[in-house]
Amino acid sequence: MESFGARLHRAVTERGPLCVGIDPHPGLLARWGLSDDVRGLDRFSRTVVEALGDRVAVVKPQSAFFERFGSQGVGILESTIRQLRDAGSLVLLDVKRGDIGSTVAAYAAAYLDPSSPLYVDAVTASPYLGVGSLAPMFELAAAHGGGVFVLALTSNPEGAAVQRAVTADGRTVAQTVIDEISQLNRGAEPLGSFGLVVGATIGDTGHDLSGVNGPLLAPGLGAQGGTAAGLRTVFGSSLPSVLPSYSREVLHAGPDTAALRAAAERVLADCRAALTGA
Ligand SMILES: O=C(O)c1cc(=O)[nH]c(=O)n1[C@@H]1O[C@H](COP(=O)(O)O)[C@@H](O)[C@H]1O
Repeated sequence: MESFGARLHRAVTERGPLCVGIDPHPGLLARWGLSDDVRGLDRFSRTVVEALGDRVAVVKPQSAFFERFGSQGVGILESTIRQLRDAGSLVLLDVKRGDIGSTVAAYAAAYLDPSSPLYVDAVTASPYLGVGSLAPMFELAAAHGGGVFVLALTSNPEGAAVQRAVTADGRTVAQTVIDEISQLNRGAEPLGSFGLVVGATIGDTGHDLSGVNGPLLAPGLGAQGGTAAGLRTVFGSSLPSVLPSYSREVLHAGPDTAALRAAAERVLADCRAALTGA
């Protein structure tokens, strides 16, 4: 199968550099006039798919908001993934998994094996049991054209204490993660399949992203205070690899599908301008 990096590159070329999250917060369900139960969750997700599935490059369901409703919520997550795939957007499941390697193999089977009910194009992963412990995910992703986005510099203020801690060789923890993912993407054309998560809120941290050769997911835009114009400060010369990600900023426009589309178009225009310097 074609690599995730190649598929992502094409999706972004055709649809523009934008990822929209499906984060059905209880407050958003209420704002949309929906009940805080599986019916509301199903309506919310279907509405986002109907509005954006055929036009946004990447859609990122946040697993936590589905898991909240137990097996029925996970069932809705499964059908949301299928609907998104049918609509033509790439599905990045936000699960931030990480564990010892033998358990990571099971997470990989859950999300990156094409025979799994929760099979998606890519997942988010946490490297804090060691980047090497994620190897089973990298291997299954590579075998089936999947992708993995590994947390490097997260958008929340608490992340810095861990991620910017300095290791024995003088690099920060985040830089060691960046460097290990860069190795995995070496030589990949037109883009590697292994991404990093770098929050749009963090400002200039002095980390070197120049060798990553993979996608840089930038959450934290909108609701958390990050702006498209501020992406240049965070990413510098790596801007062309950035995949900006918005959840609440776009979702607040619902439940009207035309309004959701308009909100996505607005943030996409902001991001295009920021990424190209236009
Ligand atoms: O991996 C992520 O997507 C992620 C990483 C990070 O550093 N910060 C972050 O906010 N996220 C996720 O991105 C989404 C942000 O949502 P909004 O703040 O509503 O745009 C949530 O689903 C977060 O879990």
